[in-house]
Amino acid sequence: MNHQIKKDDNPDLIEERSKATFDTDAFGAFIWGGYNNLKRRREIARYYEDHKELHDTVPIAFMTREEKLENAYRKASIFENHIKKACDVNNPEEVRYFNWLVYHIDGHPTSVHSIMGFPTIINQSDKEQQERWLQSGENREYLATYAQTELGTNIKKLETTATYDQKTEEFILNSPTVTSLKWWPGNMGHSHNVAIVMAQLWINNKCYGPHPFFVQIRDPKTHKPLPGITVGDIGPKFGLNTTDNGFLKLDHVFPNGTYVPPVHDKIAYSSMMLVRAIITPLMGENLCIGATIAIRYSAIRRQGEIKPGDGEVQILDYQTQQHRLFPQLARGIAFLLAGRNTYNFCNNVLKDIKNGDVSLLADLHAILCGLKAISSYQAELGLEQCRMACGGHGYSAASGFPLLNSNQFNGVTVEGDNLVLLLQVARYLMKRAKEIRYEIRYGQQPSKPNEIYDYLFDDAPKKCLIDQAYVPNYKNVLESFEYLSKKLTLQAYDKLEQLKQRGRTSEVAWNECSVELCKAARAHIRTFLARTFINEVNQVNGLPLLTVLKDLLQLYLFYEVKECMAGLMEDGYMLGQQLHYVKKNIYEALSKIRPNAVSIVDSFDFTDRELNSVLGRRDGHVYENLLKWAQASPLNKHDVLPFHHKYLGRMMEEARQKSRL
Ligand SMILES: CC(C)(COP(=O)(O)OP(=O)(O)OC[C@H]1O[C@@H](n2cnc3c(N)ncnc32)[C@H](O)[C@@H]1OP(=O)(O)O)[C@@H](O)C(=O)NCCC(=O)NCCSC(=O)CCCCCCCCCCCCCCC(=O)O
Ligand SMILES: Cc1cc2nc3c(=O)[nH]c(=O)nc-3n(C[C@H](O)[C@H](O)[C@H](O)COP(=O)(O)OP(=O)(O)OC[C@H]3O[C@@H](n4cnc5c(N)ncnc54)[C@H](O)[C@@H]3O)c2cc1C
Repeated sequence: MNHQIKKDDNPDLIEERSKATFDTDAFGAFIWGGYNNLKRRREIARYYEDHKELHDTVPIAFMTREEKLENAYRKASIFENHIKKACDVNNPEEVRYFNWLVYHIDGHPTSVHSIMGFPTIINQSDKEQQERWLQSGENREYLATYAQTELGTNIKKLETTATYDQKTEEFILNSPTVTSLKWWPGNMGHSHNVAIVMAQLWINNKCYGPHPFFVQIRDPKTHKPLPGITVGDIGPKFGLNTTDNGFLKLDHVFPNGTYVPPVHDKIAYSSMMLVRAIITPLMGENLCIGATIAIRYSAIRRQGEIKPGDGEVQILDYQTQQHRLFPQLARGIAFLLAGRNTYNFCNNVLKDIKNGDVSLLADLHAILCGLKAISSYQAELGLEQCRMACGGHGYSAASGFPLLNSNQFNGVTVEGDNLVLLLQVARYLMKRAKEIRYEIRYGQQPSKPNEIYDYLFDDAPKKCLIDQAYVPNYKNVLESFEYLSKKLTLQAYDKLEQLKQRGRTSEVAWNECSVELCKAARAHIRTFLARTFINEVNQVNGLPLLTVLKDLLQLYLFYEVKECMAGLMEDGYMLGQQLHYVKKNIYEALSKIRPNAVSIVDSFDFTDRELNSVLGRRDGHVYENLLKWAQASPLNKHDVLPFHHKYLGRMMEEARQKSRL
């Protein structure tokens, strides 16, 4: 049953919705982690709808950058009062959802304080520092950005220095070169007044590596930059233009604070883990939003005929359209599920770390790097497919895609460039490979079993078992992914060792293997995503929901096999006939999903505010609202543009006069 049917909706959507073979609320509960969460999302969305002061005055596509910032500042100033009424402020998912509704996708002036600056203070300060900065940070008496990236350098080589002056017992923060300027930190340009500055710590002429420092950059009252601070906005960007990403130069600044050594030398990097954990489900959500817009639009858009004379069909009936859109739906769900799991894992490990237990830090780091890299990359490609699937209207800002996709672009870069992060996964895999080779040679067990990489130690079947069974066997597909991941991991490891034996340094050998190392990393993350999806579906009760989830899982798994078929076939593991079964499974899944497609996207329960798209409107009344949207354009405030006669009008008039001569 589809709970979204309303009698005044577009008839094509009513027809689609009436075909649902499952309960959309049961699906929604599966996606959002239970019925209660679904109910809370609806209550929070209702709260947002009822409070017009939280809405945008005009669509942000029509605003200048200054207007966007002022609009977001205005909302930020009333946000705290509202969030306490709308949400359980101790529930991060409720808080995130309310943020999303109020500010939507283009960033806002308190975001980096919420997701990076303040969490760094929570997780990386001692008791005394917490007493001083925790409550005030929570109350937003100050706003802290996270200033790590520099104009010209990577983390290990950061050039900003924090030198301990033994005489005054103070740290001196300095940007010694132009390349050491902090560049990019979110909200640093104008909104925030504190920066968590990552700087190389120097004590007695010895460097202790990058450490975070709490630096007041603007006067708490006047908001003017403090002495020694040069700060500003870096200018317009592809997306996130409601965020003032900034630059910062420190000229011998003496910040407040003391130095407390961490329990592990990579603890200073833990803030990045938290954001990587947020990014993966966010990528899933973005992709599901794109798929919702494109699938609803494809259900109301009619173009061309399949059977001549039968009339124009919904474009969703074309197999090519399904093949373009449904895999995005399946991937979006896979990212949401894996993201939810690893977010919980991340919070547990961060708690352990606070208690001095860092045993799971490396496992967590590797999986978060890999998921962030794969989910953001595939979501970016997938959203572009969704945009293209909407034809010309997909190119209009009214579709929502220009804002959605341009903001999506940051996903592959923020919190670490994707290739750099895949190489971190590979670094972790190479340690496992060493254990495997070591174990085989010396008959020892790997030090610590772990469900994320245990399969590497199993002897995966040498034979690919993908067949043409009527009910696809997901375990056989998973085993194929495991086989490929193990093969690529060991191949990369063996090549690295051979190069080193031939005299290459570790670093040069690493660079010469880096394309293959990234392939191994991708295969490992593919395996993780597939296993999580299968595990989650296996826990579902209730045949109607299970059936539609299995259709999506079938598509997800076989589409991924097709994506990595070269690796599976190059050594004869998978045969040509099996590839034929894979394709058959994909096409079969597309036609099983087709009648439920609109109901599946309805199940996400996205509000029109979240979709921000005339094409994806829940009621399907697209064409009349496209006209309304266009008429709201500031260009249409005047029948004749105020500068028309000064230029074009004059040009035409002069041309007319000339031709009359
Ligand atoms: C890790 C690096 C790639 C390399 O670091 P090194 O140079 O030290 O490398 P080595 O390879 O020598 O050593 C690695 C070593 O360290 C371990 N390690 C590394 N990182 C970690 C870690 N995080 N945790 C634990 N361990 C770690 C690793 O395992 C190795 O161990 P071994 O030696 O034992 O093998 C490093 O260079 C790196 O991390 N680079 C990436 C840089 C980066 O990520 N920068 C981030 C800057 S901040 C930023 O980008 C902020 C963006 C914010 C944008 C927000 C927009 C999107 C988010 C949306 C959220 C919406 C929610 C809104 C809600 C709201 O508004 O409220
Ligand atoms: C919207 C946005 C918001 C941001 N917010 C913040 C913030 O709040 N705080 C902050 O500190 N930073 C922030 N950043 C910076 C961001 O974290 C960095 O841009 C990101 O980590 C990539 O680093 P880089 O720009 O120095 O790229 P580079 O390191 O210069 O990478 C450029 C290219 O070189 C390749 N490359 C680099 N190193 C290697 C390597 N070791 N091996 C192989 N290939 C390599 C990469 O693949 C990449 O394609 C933000 C960036 C953006 C775009």
